[in-house]
Amino acid sequence: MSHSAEPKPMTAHRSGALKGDAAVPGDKSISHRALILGALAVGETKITGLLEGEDVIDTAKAMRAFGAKVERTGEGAWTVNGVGVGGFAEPEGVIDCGNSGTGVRLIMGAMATTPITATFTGDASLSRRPMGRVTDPVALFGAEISAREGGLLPVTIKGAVDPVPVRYTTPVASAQIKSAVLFAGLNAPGETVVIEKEATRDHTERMFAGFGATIRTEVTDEGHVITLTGRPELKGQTVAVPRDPSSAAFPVAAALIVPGSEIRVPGVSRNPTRDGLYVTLLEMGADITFENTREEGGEPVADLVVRHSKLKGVSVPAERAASMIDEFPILSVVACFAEGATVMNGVAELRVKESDRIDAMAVGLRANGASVDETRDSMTVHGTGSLKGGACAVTHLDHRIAMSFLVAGLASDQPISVDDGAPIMTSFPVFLPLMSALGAKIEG
Ligand SMILES: O=C(O)C1=C[C@@H](OP(=O)(O)O)[C@@H](O)[C@H](O)C1
Ligand SMILES: C=C(OP(=O)(O)O)C(=O)O
Repeated sequence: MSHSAEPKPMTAHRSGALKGDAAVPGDKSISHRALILGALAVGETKITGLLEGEDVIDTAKAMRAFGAKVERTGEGAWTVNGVGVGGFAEPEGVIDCGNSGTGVRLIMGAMATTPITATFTGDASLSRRPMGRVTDPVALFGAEISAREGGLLPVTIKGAVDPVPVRYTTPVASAQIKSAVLFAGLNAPGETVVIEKEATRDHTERMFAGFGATIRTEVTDEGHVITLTGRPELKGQTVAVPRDPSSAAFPVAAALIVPGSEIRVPGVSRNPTRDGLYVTLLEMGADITFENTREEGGEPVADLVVRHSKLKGVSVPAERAASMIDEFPILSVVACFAEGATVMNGVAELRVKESDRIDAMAVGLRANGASVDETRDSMTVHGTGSLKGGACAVTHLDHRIAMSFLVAGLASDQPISVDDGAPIMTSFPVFLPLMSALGAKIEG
């Protein structure tokens, strides 16, 4: 949806101590999966805490186009009446997934083993991102694919008439690839196996089990081996979506770098496959306490209390990258306010997100006075404990780049602007009011 929005310049100014509660919205990964699984289940799925960002709304629309009944009943409260595994109807129009890699890749998987044809498109950012990583494995099930040169959107998938199960090793650490294969495997008879060398976020596995599928993960010499039994009858469920740790990262980072701050971030998912930023911040010396740790909606959650901290640079190991893949832009901002070098290893995947995030952060941080080195798969920020600011960062239709530079501007000497904050609506629609309520000076 953000592809049609007008650019929205925004500016962040040095702010006084941030105080209060930051109740961030529901987890984006879990919200997409709840809608798609609800659409593939028999009966009613009731979702609370759904992220009402543009990415997830586009997935809700897509599920309607495939025949599910999807209704909003209140703030974050949605019901889905599904069509059952294999029951997707052929959509009449093109499926526009807007800015969302997760949406388009998971839905392509979910329809690829049903004998219908669908065409997928997206905004200028999504249209530059690689889709072959998902269309290659779904073709193994028997689907026929056509794509623009280079495996780019628009992609048309003619779903397999007689799908066969697949055994697939993911070539890069990606929960979207793993999940696309597992969604396709739902309507293939027999066992579909996905092998990943490094673990990635496991929301798909948890939620498949919660909806009644038989799925197991074993750790072997090959890595994480996930085995799904095809053609389950999925039953509608009640899903309480926990708050998104990737969104929480922005107020958390702001509190760490703005002197005198102390904030509380309630009910954030602490799923270990999503926890890498928090592990890293603690190593840097961050004053974060995790209170009231409990289980909600099948996910571990905690209330975070975060205070302004004196930080030091650290080296983030490549093995941790998948568990914080969306948090490197904001970590690179925090790293400017730490003393010494922060080295981020094994982060080549950042180059194929909504933007080339290594390049976008390096260029914008340098313009604002930071010293940043990059290689193909690493980024190093030489922190000095402060940032000059004063420049405008180009966000390239990337919500996380926009929010990262606005947080940087709250603690830099001079204000920091972004050319376009409109993409923030894809994942964190209440970013501006939430940050303002804490005392952040952001205009736009
Ligand atoms: O599965 C998911 O919900 C996601 C997986 C990650 O992408 P990759 O699978 O491309 O690493 C992440 O960047 C994205 O924001 C959400
Ligand atoms: C990479 C992201 O999302 P997606 O791949 O779903 O567009 C993100 O939210 O940072």
